[in-house]
Amino acid sequence: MPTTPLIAYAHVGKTFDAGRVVAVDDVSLEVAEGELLAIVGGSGSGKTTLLRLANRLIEADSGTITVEGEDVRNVDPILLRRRIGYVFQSGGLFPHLSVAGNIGITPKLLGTRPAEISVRVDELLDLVRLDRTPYRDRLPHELSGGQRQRVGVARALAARPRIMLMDEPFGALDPLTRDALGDDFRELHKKLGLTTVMITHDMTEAILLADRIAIMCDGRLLAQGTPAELSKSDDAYVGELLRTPRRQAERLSALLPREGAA
Ligand SMILES: Nc1ncnc2c1ncn2[C@@H]1O[C@H](COP(=O)(O)OP(=O)(O)OP(=O)(O)O)[C@@H](O)[C@H]1O
Repeated sequence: MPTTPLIAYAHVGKTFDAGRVVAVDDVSLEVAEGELLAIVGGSGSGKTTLLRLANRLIEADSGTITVEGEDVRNVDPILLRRRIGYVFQSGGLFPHLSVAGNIGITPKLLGTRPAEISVRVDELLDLVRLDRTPYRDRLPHELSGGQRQRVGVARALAARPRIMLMDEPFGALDPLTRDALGDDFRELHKKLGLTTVMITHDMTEAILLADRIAIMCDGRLLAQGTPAELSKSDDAYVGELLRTPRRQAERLSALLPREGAA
């Protein structure tokens, strides 16, 4: 297991509304190179704030965040965001741009020649497993939710980032699409050697996809570890989060005979 932290939070804090809302409270967390870390926690627990502090969409009030060894305060936010892919919950696609236009927007802003952008768009469509011919020229509203998320992932990868931040990327999808996209992303993460931080509400998804899970509660990092490590935690909230996947796994294995079994 690689050990170099690619992202490191040290005693990070963030409040809103003149200090009345504590969104992130003294969080220290490291994400190793090549790791897929899931952040799990209830609504309002600080997950999105924590994620956005890493690419300076939100600025920390206290503590230090380093990305690839550099304090993010010393990096131009635009340059920082080019090094970090970001996938929004709803895809966040530009509605008036085609699939190719959306995926090629970052290379275009970087001054890449149109012919090169076109090749890169095709490469990225292949990578996220969307057929070029029917989808290249479609507008976002002509795609299914799953296809939109695939385009969102392709767009985030366009500048060849080493790091991906994903805010509930598969949250709004039906379970089968969600499962397929999750598996595909896990493969991409490995193939491209990415380091990924992914927010999810769903502990089952976190267990199935992530190497490690960080659990947020009221702005604080309550626990972190591999699914096996977390399952040994005696914290009541961690136990509660693990109860549903555990119960589902037991019920499913009792109800579904194994494939190939009589
Ligand atoms: N721009 C803002 N102004 C004021 N309060 C904010 C702002 N952004 C977030 N907050 C508050 O900070 C807290 C943490 O919000 P955050 O969006 O990080 O939580 P979350 O865990 O991602 O929630 P969800 O799962 O519902 O998206 C919440 O109480 C939220 O209302």
